[in-house]
Amino acid sequence: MATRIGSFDTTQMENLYTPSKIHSQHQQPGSISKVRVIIRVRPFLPHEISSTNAYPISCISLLNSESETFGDEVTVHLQDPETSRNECYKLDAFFGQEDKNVSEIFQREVSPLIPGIFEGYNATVFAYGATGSGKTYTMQGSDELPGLMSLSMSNILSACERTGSTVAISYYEVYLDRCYDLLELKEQEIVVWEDKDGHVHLKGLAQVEVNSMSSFHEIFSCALQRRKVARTGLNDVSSRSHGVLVITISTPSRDSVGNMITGKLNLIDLAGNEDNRRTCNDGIRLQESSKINLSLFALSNVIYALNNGMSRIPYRESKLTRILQDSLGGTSHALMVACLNPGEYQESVHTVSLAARSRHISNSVSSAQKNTTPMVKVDMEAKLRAWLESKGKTKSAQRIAGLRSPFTGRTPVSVNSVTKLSANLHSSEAKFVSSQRISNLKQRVPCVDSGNLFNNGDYVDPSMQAQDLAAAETMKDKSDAPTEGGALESDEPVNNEEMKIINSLNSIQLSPVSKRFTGLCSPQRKVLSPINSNVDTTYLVPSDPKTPKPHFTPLKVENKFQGDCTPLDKFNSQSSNLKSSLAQEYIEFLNAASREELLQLKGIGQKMASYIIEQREISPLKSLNDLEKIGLTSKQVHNMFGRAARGVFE
Ligand SMILES: Nc1ncnc2c1ncn2[C@@H]1O[C@H](COP(=O)(O)OP(=O)(O)OP(=O)(O)O)[C@@H](O)[C@H]1O
Repeated sequence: MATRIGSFDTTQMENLYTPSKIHSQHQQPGSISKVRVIIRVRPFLPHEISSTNAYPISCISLLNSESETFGDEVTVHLQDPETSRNECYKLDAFFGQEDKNVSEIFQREVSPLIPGIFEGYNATVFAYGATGSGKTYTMQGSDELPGLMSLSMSNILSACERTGSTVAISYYEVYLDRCYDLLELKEQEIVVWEDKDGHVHLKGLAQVEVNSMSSFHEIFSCALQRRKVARTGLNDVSSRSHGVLVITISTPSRDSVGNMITGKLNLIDLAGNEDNRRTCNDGIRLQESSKINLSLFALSNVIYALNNGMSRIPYRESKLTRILQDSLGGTSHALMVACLNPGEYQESVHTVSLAARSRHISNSVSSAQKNTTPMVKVDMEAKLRAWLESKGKTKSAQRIAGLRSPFTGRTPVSVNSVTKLSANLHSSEAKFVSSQRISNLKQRVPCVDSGNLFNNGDYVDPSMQAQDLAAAETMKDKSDAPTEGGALESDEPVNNEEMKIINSLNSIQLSPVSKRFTGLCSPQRKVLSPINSNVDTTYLVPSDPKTPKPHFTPLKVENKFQGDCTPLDKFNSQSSNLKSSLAQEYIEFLNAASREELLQLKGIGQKMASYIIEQREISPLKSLNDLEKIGLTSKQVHNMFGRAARGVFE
């Protein structure tokens, strides 16, 4: 791995920007694009030459070199000089060790991808190979010879001058199967998540705008210092992580609305697989190595599954495969640069055989021009206000504005900030849950007496709890401050639809944990508890006085159905309360349960369980509607919940 990127003048690149006719297959909208796989053999290094008596012989050669015309496939021949074992593989192009720099690879293979990025397509270029095979040299380059990252950046900046586009970069590494931002130091790892369209996102990853090569060098060199490298038995400066540079180009579209077209180029310097009998790694180096090897094994499993038309592609086995998801069997153009050390037969066979299999993978490339809105948190408060206002219910809308978070005195807060707080509470809860999960899983009683559902003993109607809390909140507001538009007035009856939304707002404001703080525990919780009660709730009451607690006392209000109402009214009301309470319990369960527990619930299969786990890592589910955000139709949500609810009575 080279330690610094080369300094490279943008003007040198002008004549490289040649939208190529050669790879026209790369640029067809909505078309199938095979992963293109090229071989790059590095030269022997001085110490490799000096360690043998005669000049070492490369184990790699090109068979049909004379007949090679660009665009045709090539046949690569590998021969073990010691045993004479040999193998042949067909690939897309070959760059031999006499090529001292990577500019030819850039010109012929990478630059044709770039015009597509300006049109909203994504592309990924990744260097794959064993440790010491020249991946970092190829991607990152050196002072003297810029790598594909600098060359791409330079080319893109030149093109931006013509198109009026803007460029931003992100740079991160996957170290020990965790993602870390290299542009902005953060305490936490970057969370990888997938939206309902299957697009992978990295939450909170910094993006820095770049407008010249000098600013790129400044930013990138600084970030490179943070990337984990170390000396191993096989490479003096070996990458201990997979490094990913993302160049995002935003181009004004030609439509009248002024939309932007966004395309991304991912340039990935993978860590190399390592034979630890030869690296003599131990301690942390060994740990890094085993994670690197595991992630590359996961990569080979994904490639195997794609090649064999398997229904389940194991992208989730590692962070690396999740990041590459869109490039292998997804919607991105992809170029794999398989790097080889000419003196290593066995590892070259390993690299080339995987490379050869990768080129059968088809991506269905599509432009991101269509408005791809990333999953945004729904501001329920604003939604409700808008809905009420559209119905002419201004006072109710004002009332909603008056419903404030229990965590924040009088200052109105957005639902998002409350959600954040609740997410934090959830994450501490989740940590606890996972530590308790394994031991408690074994003790769990799998079924419950449905009679418990109607146990009137110490029944506290959960929907009434919500109303209690809203009332308590209002009382507090009233006592705290004069009514100022946002305060609750009670001259307009709240209808069922409004109440449902108010309840859902309350369910957002009160996370499961915060409810536990208040000591409220419904019988429904008990009913479902054999499934999710792997946590002794007493443990969850924080002893730390600094832990935020809601500063209100739940009030008991009179049940409005206790007056003149028919038994049918009562039954209907209780049923609807029961339904909303069960839905809330169900959501809480989805947020806290382990995969095994999720699978025990009717209507949840492997795929759904994975979706739910992914989603709640980003933001805990707050209502059944949130399930629609992960790609379920409302009918599916209805059926899933319906099955679970029926399961309670079976
Ligand atoms: N074309 C080349 N010309 C001269 N030296 C090269 C060339 N390609 C690679 N090297 C040298 O080979 C050595 C190993 O290269 P590099 O660090 O890029 O390997 P790597 O595949 O990234 O290894 P790792 O996976 O361990 O990080 C470095 O010293 C590098 O400078």
